Amino acid sequence: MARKIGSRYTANQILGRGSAGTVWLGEGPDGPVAIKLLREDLASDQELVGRFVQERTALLGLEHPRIVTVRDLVVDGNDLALVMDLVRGTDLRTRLERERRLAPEAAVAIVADVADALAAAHAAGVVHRDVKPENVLLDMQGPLGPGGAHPALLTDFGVAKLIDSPKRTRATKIIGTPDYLAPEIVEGLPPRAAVDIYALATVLYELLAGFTPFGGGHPGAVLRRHVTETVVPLPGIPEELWQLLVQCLAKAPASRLRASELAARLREQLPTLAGLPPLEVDEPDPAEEEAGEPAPAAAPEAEPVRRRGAVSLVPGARPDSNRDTHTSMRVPAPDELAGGAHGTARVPRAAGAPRPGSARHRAAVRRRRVTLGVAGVLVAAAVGVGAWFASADGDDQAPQDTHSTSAP
Ligand SMILES: Nc1ncnc2c1ncn2[C@@H]1O[C@H](COP(=O)(O)OP(=O)(O)OP(=O)(O)O)[C@@H](O)[C@H]1O
Repeated sequence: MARKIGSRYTANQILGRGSAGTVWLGEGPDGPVAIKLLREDLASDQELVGRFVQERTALLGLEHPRIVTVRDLVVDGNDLALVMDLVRGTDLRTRLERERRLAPEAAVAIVADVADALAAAHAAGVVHRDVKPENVLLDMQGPLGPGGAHPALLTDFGVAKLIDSPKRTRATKIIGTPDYLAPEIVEGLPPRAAVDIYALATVLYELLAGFTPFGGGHPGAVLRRHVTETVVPLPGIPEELWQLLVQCLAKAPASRLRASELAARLREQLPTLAGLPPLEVDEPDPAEEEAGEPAPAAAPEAEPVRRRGAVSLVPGARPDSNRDTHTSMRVPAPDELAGGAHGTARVPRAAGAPRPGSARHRAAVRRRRVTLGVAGVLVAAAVGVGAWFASADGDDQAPQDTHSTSAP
């Protein structure tokens, strides 16, 4: 059902819903537009409305071919809306869900586009703070680029900042999507441009692997992994691309590349990635993630464990959103973070390799024991030494140990 938004726009049809509101296909004086109508509780928050008006210039001023331009801000009665360019296509989350993993060339081409968008925003002093596949739109009407990728545009600029008002989040709470949060945010530092680079590198990893490097399990555990664990290599990833990912997922913000450098380095690699199929990586077993998870410090007892979610890390920290892609939580204390160095990150396995703990894995371990045992008996018989027992035991533990990724 059509409805008027302010005096100039009509919202005709819902395109999708997010945590901050609903996006409509609409019509304005200059043609079709996308209208993001903020949730009622946000629209009735006077402080937020004030910030909305205050940020008007910054939001409207961001123009770049890889940024979804905000054309207008409407404050009208109970309505608070952002009027944006309409992108005819889909969002990257939808594409990823459809394909599970993208070929490296397409993944890198898309991420290079987003890096261009970030370079322009950072040059204008704007940090996005919520880079994730949901906020990357693929323009299906644009020309096909490397790997058959449509042009990618970054959207939702400034929205995280608008909603993250002091009243809503207080100084000690975190707003964002846990899988993509840079370690310095978890540690309570103010978000600077490097947080977007970390989030974008997480997106690149996810496009290649089909899952994020530190996600899985309770949001509190996810936050802890960002701070304490190092990323585990993806089987079969070209070395140069891996090095780039590692650099942009560095714990220290200063070690990460700047957006313009990242875009250039990604594009340099495109020719060598041409024609490569998606990596053969198996999704880690969710049961395994939950099983290996240390109980999050001070987690509320009745809180359900969800893969991504608006779950508070501590009692009393209520989520600001009713959709499950954001988390509002208290900044964990240093001792809570220190408890996380248990190596609980999801470990990529080459496709077909058995999951640790699975029947296939246990059978493989038994086979190896038998083989080692037989070999050991032969060695012991030959040289009269029984030390092989120790090495056989050590080998048994190798699958877990080689993957535990604790870091200071
Ligand atoms: N400018 C646009 N043109 C076309 N479709 C859009 C546009 N902006 C958003 N959409 C669509 O509307 C849907 C909802 O977008 P929205 O930004 O509200 O949510 P989100 O990014 O998925 O979640 P969140 O608000 O939690 O970050 C998306 O699935 C997207 O495909």
